[in-house]
Amino acid sequence: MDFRIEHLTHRYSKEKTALQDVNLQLQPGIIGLLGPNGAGKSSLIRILATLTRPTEGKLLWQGQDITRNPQILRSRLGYLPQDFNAYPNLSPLEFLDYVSALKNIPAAKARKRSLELLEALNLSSALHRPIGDFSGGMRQRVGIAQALLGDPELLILDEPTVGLDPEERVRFRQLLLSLAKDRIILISTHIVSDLESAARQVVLLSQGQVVFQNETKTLQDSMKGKVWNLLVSEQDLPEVQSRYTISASVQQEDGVLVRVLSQTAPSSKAVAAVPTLEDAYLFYTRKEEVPRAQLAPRLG
Ligand SMILES: Nc1ncnc2c1ncn2[C@@H]1O[C@H](COP(=O)(O)OP(=O)(O)OP(=O)(O)O)[C@@H](O)[C@H]1O
Repeated sequence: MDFRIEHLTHRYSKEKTALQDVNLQLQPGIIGLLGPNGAGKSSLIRILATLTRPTEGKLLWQGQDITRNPQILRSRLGYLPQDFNAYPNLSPLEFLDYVSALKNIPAAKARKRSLELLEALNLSSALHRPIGDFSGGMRQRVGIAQALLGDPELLILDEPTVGLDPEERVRFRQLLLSLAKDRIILISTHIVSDLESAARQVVLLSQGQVVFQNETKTLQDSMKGKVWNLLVSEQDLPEVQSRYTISASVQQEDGVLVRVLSQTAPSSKAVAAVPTLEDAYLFYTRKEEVPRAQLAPRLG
């Protein structure tokens, strides 16, 4: 199973280029798609889900160009859009029956799979209730279930954990991990920690371009020596915040312990920390840092 994206460019108008020469090679496993607002994630996802035709470039599914013939991929695709909305009058079981029919899944097989999926997504107690009465998290879980119908080889999920509580997130992650062995699962998310233990690979988009595509561990390792813990006084905090990208801060009795992302130690008092995926994400999409020479002497 192999999905290659070659020289993909997408323009909404002459002035608005959403994606610029994107090249990716996607293989089975969970791949996280990260990027700040407006980076081009949804545009990319809609193109990969064959809903939008790119301005330029090739999408090669098992070597075949799906920009010319999207049907090749559609029958193998499961897709959860960012704004998923099911018919409110239908129960989850009725809705999954309907999606199964659209996907040409034989009725007997479809019902069995729908029940399995609704069970895995903790919706067994609400099989016959109208989706219109569901909480946001429950609706999102119906969306995840419909994407998984038909055993897709390519699963594309746009912000799947929005609205899920922490317990539901853990369940969802386990479900994805159990499915990831023999399919490509592309997840776009703002919640970086959702990917930390699950995603094998990370694609980082910024301003329509791929800033990074590699193993999650490689991305994290690339941050070694760039994450620092520094205790600062309340008085110095605004200056540190204005000069550096801060990935976390904790109030302490003797000041504020900040987690600074910087190529070099922000101060002789800074202590190197173990990088997380969130640190890497913030570092590669950060604003430029102010040269150290310009720092106030008391921080040095
Ligand atoms: N239909 C459209 N017409 C014109 N410009 C668009 C359209 N859709 C998106 N854009 C622009 O293209 C760029 C990429 O948008 P896109 O929605 O793909 O980003 P994103 O990374 O998904 O952002 P978010 O996380 O906010 O959803 C943005 O500058 C956006 O304003």
